[in-house]
Amino acid sequence: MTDFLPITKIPRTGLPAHALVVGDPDRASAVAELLDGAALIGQNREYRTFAGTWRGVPVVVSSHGVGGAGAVCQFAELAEAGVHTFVRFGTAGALRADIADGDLVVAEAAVRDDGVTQQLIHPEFPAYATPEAVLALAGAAAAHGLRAHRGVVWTRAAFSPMVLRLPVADYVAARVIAIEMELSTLLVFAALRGLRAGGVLVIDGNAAVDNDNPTGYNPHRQVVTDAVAAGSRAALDALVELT
Ligand SMILES: O=P(O)(O)O[C@H]1O[C@H](CO)[C@@H](O)[C@H]1O
Ligand SMILES: O=c1cc[nH]c(=O)[nH]1
Repeated sequence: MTDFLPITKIPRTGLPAHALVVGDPDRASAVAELLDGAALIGQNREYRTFAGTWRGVPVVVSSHGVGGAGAVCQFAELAEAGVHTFVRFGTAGALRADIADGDLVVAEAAVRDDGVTQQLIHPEFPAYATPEAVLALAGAAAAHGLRAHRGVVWTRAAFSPMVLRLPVADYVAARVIAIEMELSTLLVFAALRGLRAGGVLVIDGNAAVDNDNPTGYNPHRQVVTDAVAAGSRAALDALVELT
């Protein structure tokens, strides 16, 4: 039997119990640079994984790519290798006019429009964040002086609308505050396995506006880069608060 897990190529056992998971492999590398003693422990496909310490606590930082179907492969292998607490540090589009680019959103729960978890458990099952993770993330954002909003996030499998439009108006009316692509899969996966999970997202545009102008999406702006840099430290602080 190989010593490595097949999809992420991380070691089969012995990983730190706390993991920051991100969509972008380059974001994983950037966060790893903040850690002490970071080492690359796995690289395959979109999955890039490091282990190191933050404030003396061993942590994993790992990328899961875009979309819940690929991400859940990473969540499962990290859990198999020893992770029991997950924080997703991602990006999202705002669904409220007062949530600005560069703000953070701390998810309390997520709408399961992910196209994946319906194959894991009945659709009535909730996607909820571990309450301690919500409080730790909100507290860390405040401690870092970052503007953060708490609420429900919409996880949607298809990034771009086609013949079917995004039902933005319904979720705005339901007070959902942001849209992204993987969080509900993480929350349901963790709940089904008895693990802890939460998520904090950097806002990189307004999805309610961009629904009529999908080409308006541009996360490659300084306001987003700066917020990702600041938010990654807050997310790591929250993660180690959960030890
Ligand atoms: O920045 P990440 O973590 O990848 O998150 C968001 O960005 C990607 C879309 O560009 C999707 O993965 C979405 O969830
Ligand atoms: O899924 C996503 C991620 C970031 N921004 C968006 O508008 N949508």
